Amino acid sequence: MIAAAETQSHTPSDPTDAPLILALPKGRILKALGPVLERTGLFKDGSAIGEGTRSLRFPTLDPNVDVVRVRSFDVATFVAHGGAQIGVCGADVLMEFDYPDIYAPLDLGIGGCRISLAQPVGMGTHDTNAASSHIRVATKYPTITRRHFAAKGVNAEIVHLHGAMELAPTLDMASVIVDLVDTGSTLKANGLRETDVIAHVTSRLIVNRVALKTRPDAIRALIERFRNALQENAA
Ligand SMILES: Nc1ncnc2c1ncn2[C@@H]1O[C@H](COP(=O)(O)OP(=O)(O)OP(=O)(O)O)[C@@H](O)[C@H]1O
Ligand SMILES: O=P(O)(O)OC[C@H]1O[C@H](OP(=O)(O)OP(=O)(O)O)[C@H](O)[C@@H]1O
Repeated sequence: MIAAAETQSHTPSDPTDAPLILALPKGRILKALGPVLERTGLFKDGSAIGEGTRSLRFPTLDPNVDVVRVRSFDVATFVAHGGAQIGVCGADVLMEFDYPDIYAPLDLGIGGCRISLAQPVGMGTHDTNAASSHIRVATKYPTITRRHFAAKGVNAEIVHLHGAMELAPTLDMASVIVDLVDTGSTLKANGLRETDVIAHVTSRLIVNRVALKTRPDAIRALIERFRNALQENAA
């Protein structure tokens, strides 16, 4: 664990003295990110950020960086809209929102999983290439799903859920689902099988492009701290 943060010097090119805002997701990414955050020198106990409080914004060991703790699906939106200058989220979230104002300079190599198509075990493989031109799909990822099926010439009717989409086929709400898969145990426990991997996912460090132009030194220094923390991790 790192006891004290290095002090990040403000340079004349920084137009503001306000701390940079780093948006971090709660949940499984934060858990995996904890050791990396400790090596950046920003926190003593990175995975415990915000525990035991209802506050959502926290100082770090660096007076020039504050953290906001938000839902993982919202991190990209906080960064794209400039509420936070920098953040961490899964590539699945980046793909879904596809914000042009976001630059993703670093693959953090955590939160590994895939976004996949799955269907009930007993059902024959769906011919999404030709015969069926319409399919009903339950998912938390409407944009990724529509794009995936459109590329095959299939019109996907989306049943937009925020969790437990594995239930949708057995409850006759959709014939297939698009969701995250890691070990495959959730699919198996719900009588589904993975039929197509749409994309592999890891967590990324993301940056607001405008902020990178207006506060280049502070942001580049923070990116470097994450890069070095990852290299220490690998060593
Ligand atoms: N089973 C998994 N294995 C590895 N990484 C995963 C897995 N499921 C999700 N992830 C990654 O972690 C991110 C957050 O997932 P998590 O389940 O912690 O949040 P959530 O509760 O679903 O999201 P939110 O906080 O927006 O409601 C996902 O966007 C993805 O990048
Ligand atoms: O292949 P597996 O290892 O079983 O992981 C896949 C599960 O993980 C995620 O859910 P999560 O645990 O985040 O629950 P939630 O969607 O209810 O938040 C995802 O939505 C799947 O349900």
